Amino acid sequence: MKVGTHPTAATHAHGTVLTSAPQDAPVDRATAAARRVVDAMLRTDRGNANLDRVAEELNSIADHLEEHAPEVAERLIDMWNGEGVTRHDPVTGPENAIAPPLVLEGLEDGSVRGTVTLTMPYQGPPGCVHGGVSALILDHVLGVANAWGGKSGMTAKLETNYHRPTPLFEPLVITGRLVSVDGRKIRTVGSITTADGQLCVSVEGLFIDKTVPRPR
Ligand SMILES: CCCCCCCCCCCCCCCC(=O)SCCNC(=O)CCNC(=O)[C@H](O)C(C)(C)COP(=O)(O)OP(=O)(O)OC[C@H]1O[C@@H](n2cnc3c(N)ncnc32)[C@H](O)[C@@H]1OP(=O)(O)O
Repeated sequence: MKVGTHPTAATHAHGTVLTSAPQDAPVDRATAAARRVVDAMLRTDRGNANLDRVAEELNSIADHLEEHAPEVAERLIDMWNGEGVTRHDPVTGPENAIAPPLVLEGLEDGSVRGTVTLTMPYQGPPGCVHGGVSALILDHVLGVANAWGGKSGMTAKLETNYHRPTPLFEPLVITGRLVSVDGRKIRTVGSITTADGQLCVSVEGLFIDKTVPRPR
C-alpha cells in the first residue's frame, strides 16, 4: 500500500497518522468530557455528598442524547461512512468515550506504533492494566497494522502472552506489524512495552481475509 493514500492517513513528522485526529468539534469535546466523567467517577471520594445530584444530572444528559438519537440502522450507516470508520472504535475512536483514545502512526518499516497512558477505568490487578483491555488494544492495533500492510481480515485467533504486569499511569508503547500472508491467512504480531522497553504483553494474531459489508 502506498503510504499516505488512505483517507484517514495524515502525514506527520515521524510517520503517517492512521487514526482520526481529535477535532475541535462539539462531538469530540463532549466525548472527551464523558471520558473525564468515567475516570473521575472512579477517583472521586465514595462519600462525596453530591453523588445523588451527579446521578440526576448524568441521567438528564443521557435522556437528552437519547432523545436526539436516530434509529440504530441509520446511525450505523453514518458511522461507517468515510473517516467515520476510525472515529468510533473502542481503541482509537475520538468519538468513543471508552477509547483511551490511542493515536497510531504507520512507519516506513511496515509497522504501526502509538503511545498511550491508561488510567483507572482500564484497571485489572491493583495499579495494572486489565488483561482483556491489553488484548482489546492489541487486536485493534493488529487490524490497523493489516490495513497499513494493504490487507484486512477478521480476527480468527489472538494468542496473547502476558510477560509482566502492565502498569497504569505511565506511557506504554503499542506496536503491530503484519508478518506474512498465505492465501486468506494473515499473520500479524504486536506488543505492549513500557517507555523504557520492558515487554509486558506480546500477541500473535491470525486474521482471515474477509470483508463484512458496510451498512448502507
Ligand atoms: C492506511 C490504513 C489506515 C487505517 C484504516 C483503519 C483500519 C481499521 C482497522 C480496524 C481494525 C479492527 C480490528 C478488529 C478485528 C476484530 O475485532 S474482528 C471481530 C472478531 N472476530 C470475529 O468475529 C471472527 C468470527 N469468525 C468468523 O467470522 C470466521 O470463523 C472466520 C474467521 C472469518 C473464518 O471463516 P471463513 O471465512 O468461513 O473461513 P474458513 O474457511 O473457516 O477458514 C479459512 C482458513 O482459515 C483457517 N482458520 C479459520 N479460523 C481459524 C482459527 N480460529 N484458528 C486457526 N485456523 C483458522 C481454516 O482452518 C482455513 O484454513 P485452510 O483450510 O484454508 O488451510
